Amino acid sequence: MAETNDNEVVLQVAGISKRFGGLQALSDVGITIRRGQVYGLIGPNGAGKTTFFNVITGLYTPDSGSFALAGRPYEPRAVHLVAKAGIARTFQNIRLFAEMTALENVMVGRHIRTRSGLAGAIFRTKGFRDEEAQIAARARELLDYVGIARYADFKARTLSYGDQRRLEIARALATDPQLIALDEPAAGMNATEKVQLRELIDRIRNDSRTILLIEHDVKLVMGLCDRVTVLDYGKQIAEGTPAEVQKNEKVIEAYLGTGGH
Ligand SMILES: Nc1ncnc2c1ncn2[C@@H]1O[C@H](COP(=O)(O)OP(=O)(O)OP(=O)(O)O)[C@@H](O)[C@H]1O
Repeated sequence: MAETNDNEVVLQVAGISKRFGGLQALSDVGITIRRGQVYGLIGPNGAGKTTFFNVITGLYTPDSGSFALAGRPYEPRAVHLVAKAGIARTFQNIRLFAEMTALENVMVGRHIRTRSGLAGAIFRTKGFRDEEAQIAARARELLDYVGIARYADFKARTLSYGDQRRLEIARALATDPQLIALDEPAAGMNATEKVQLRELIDRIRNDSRTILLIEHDVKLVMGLCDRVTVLDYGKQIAEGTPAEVQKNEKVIEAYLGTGGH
């Protein structure tokens, strides 16, 4: 485990370009995220936010770009490799195992860090059983941490929308990631749920975690993020603190030009 240092770079990506047929979805985009930061990615519809996110998390292969996580180069060639490297993500459209309990959903996240493997699971060795008990205990702690411990034994699909998003975050935390990438975590939330989400993200940051966030709710981004990148038509038109970015002419124009969000 790398030493915790406020200035330590967790994620560094540079020169990312991605073309879909005739459309240049990303042109030479790069970001640097330091430990303990909440880093926001914003931009009007179609700006390339999801594409950028998908490239970083191994869902899309970029045409060019370099990637380093906690100082080590990583190749985002597949989602499971990115998860192993230490990036956990949530999805815009929640992707939980609907028929599994909340606890089981978090345990699945934890399994990428376990050692007994398939043989242990089939033969139910003592090592496997001990490990399962530890995983369950850790999963319960995480459910408590995100505020939904009381639903541990409920099927995921029976949880409210806001609680399902919390569950996704607990599952992401279960992998002990270097970076947690949240894809529009406030989407579909009501005002109360947004306030609670903000408190949760703040709490995660205060525990020295590092977060990358795509979010349409500009108010939430500006109130929460340490730094922000603004994309427009696949180009990075601004990077800086929320206060800097809000004053940037290109940003104002991009948002006003499309009617904003
Ligand atoms: N798989 C794909 N194939 C072809 N074009 C794509 C694909 N994914 C995205 N695009 C295009 O790339 C551009 C950027 O889309 P992207 O979804 O990354 O933007 P976004 O900023 O996330 O938008 P939104 O805010 O609407 O989610 C858009 O013009 C989109 O139509």
